Amino acid sequence: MIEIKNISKTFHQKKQSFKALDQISLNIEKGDIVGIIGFSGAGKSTLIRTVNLLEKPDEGEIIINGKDFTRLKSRELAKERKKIGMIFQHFNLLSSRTVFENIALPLELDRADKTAIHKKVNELLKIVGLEDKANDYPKSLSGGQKQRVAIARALANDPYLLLCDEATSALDPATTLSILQLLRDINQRLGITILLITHEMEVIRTVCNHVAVIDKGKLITKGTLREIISHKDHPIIKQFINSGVMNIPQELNKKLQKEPQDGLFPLIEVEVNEDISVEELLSIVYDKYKIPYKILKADVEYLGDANFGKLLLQLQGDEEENQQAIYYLNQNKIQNRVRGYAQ
Ligand SMILES: Nc1ncnc2c1ncn2[C@@H]1O[C@H](COP(=O)(O)OP(=O)(O)OP(=O)(O)O)[C@@H](O)[C@H]1O
Repeated sequence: MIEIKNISKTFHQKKQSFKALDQISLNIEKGDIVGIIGFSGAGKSTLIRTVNLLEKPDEGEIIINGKDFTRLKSRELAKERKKIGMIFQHFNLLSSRTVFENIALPLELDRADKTAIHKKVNELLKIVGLEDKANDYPKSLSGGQKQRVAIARALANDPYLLLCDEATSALDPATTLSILQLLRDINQRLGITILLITHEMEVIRTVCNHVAVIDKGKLITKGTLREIISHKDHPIIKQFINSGVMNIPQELNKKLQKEPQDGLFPLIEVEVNEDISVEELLSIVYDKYKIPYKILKADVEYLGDANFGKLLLQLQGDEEENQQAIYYLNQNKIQNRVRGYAQ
């Protein structure tokens, strides 16, 4: 339905030029929720902005429903663009307008009549759960509510595609989840295809059925999360999978010693993946080496029968047993790191 074909874009600034997109091709099917990930500066925003021609590519084609957007005359492009909604990290609401008036804006620009605007805005307020905020101004809303207004406004012209540029990056985890649920609901109920940029694994895991990874303006890979994870040797994918920093619980962190000492037990962070499951790891520790342990933290994703992520364990055997178990992990190339020692 959306074919991004060999798109390239170079920015020229003074005497310097920078190739932000380099021959990117990507197909997006109707009803997909596709997440684009990559390091900062990889070209994610530029790519998403080429889809509705906010950024005109130097070469390549953007074919949507059979039309090449790069060849449309400006009037026709403006008409087509109305059917593509867009939301941003910082919401971009008009502070002088109420929630109702912000949502009504695209309809007013389209010269819809008052009754139609009322009907549509009230429907949209219901979809995003803000019926009681219609007359409030953006400054009195929370970040999540502002993003709901922005989503409602983006839906005003009944788009078939919604572009989301870091739409949840300014929100706390609970609000992020509620916005993601709203996006999924919109996707399922209204059949809107969604293309989103994110830095967060959680966003991909919660809503996306496909992921595209870009680096230095090039598409590295595209597929389901499971397929992407199988390319885990690629530095971006590796970093992304392990993006959650394993914080040691505060109480324990205060007491943590760098060097081993009598009466202290090692805290080890162990990577689990398709080669070693959580269950196998715990069986090595407990059944093979008979070491009691505590799971201090687990950050594990299950994808089918494979698991990916990290466990933070405290081995509570005697010193020699603990060392043997760690030696076994190292010998068997099970990635681990001793983070310190504590009681
Ligand atoms: N209008 C512009 N003029 C000049 N350079 C630009 C312009 N827009 C983007 N760039 C450059 O193109 C590169 C890609 O930018 P882009 O915003 O697409 O990256 P990104 O992957 O979205 O990054 P981030 O995650 O930090 O938002 C960057 O090096 C950026 O500085």
